[in-house]
Amino acid sequence: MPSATAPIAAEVESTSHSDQKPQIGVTGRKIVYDKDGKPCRTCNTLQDFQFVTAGMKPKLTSPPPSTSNKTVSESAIASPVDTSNKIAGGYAKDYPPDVSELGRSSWTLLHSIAATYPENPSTKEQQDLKQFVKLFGNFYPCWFCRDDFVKYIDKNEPKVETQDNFGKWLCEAHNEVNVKLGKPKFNCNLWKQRWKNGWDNDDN
Ligand SMILES: Cc1cc2nc3c(=O)[nH]c(=O)nc-3n(C[C@H](O)[C@H](O)[C@H](O)COP(=O)(O)OP(=O)(O)OC[C@H]3O[C@@H](n4cnc5c(N)ncnc54)[C@H](O)[C@@H]3O)c2cc1C
Repeated sequence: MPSATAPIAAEVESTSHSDQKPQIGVTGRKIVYDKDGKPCRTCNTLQDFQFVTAGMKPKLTSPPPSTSNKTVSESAIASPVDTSNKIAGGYAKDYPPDVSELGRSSWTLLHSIAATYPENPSTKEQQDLKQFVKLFGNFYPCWFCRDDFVKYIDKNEPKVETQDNFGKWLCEAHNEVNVKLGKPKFNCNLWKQRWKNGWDNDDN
């Protein structure tokens, strides 16, 4: 049984996948492929992406037999499999973002921009913000999210006359996606508590 989010991805017409490729992931969501037929990293959850790519390109879990006579230090240098979780500089081996991480980070950026946008912006600031939102939409990395967001902006011009106008417009745009994903709507009268003032502030 597909999860609540599955119908969203199921609406996507994938034009170039073959019948052999998995269509449903381990989360119950439909697997989204890029136009070139490869699984889309930023359109799927990490679990689904790993599920579908593991089937296409098995991961090596131990060094190949040809390295087995090498000393430990030789293997450490030559092995194609790096089992450590760190890279140089101590950074964790984090993965590129999946659809959820990308979404959370993007909404955080957008709502934070609303929270710091001037209460009474100049004409230039209004034009810049409108252009930013449009360009943001055009370059959003998940292509099927992008298609819907661009359509939404076309139909619902960003409201940029005041900070509160923009905060509420953005909240409604976010709610459009929430509804698409089967999530409850956020109360847009509370956008400043969530993204600007916090919940225990007299400014609310
Ligand atoms: C432009 C855009 C389009 C997207 N389209 C898709 C899509 O088509 N399919 C898909 O699967 N995912 C899409 N996403 C990702 C999706 O919206 C979520 O970010 C993702 O599912 C992770 O959800 P989450 O439950 O962590 O919370 P998120 O929806 O990321 O929200 C983060 C936090 O924002 C607050 N919040 C929630 N709703 C609102 C609101 N309306 N106004 C203000 N604050 C709010 C809540 O505190 C919530 O915890 C899109 C993201 C963006 C930025």
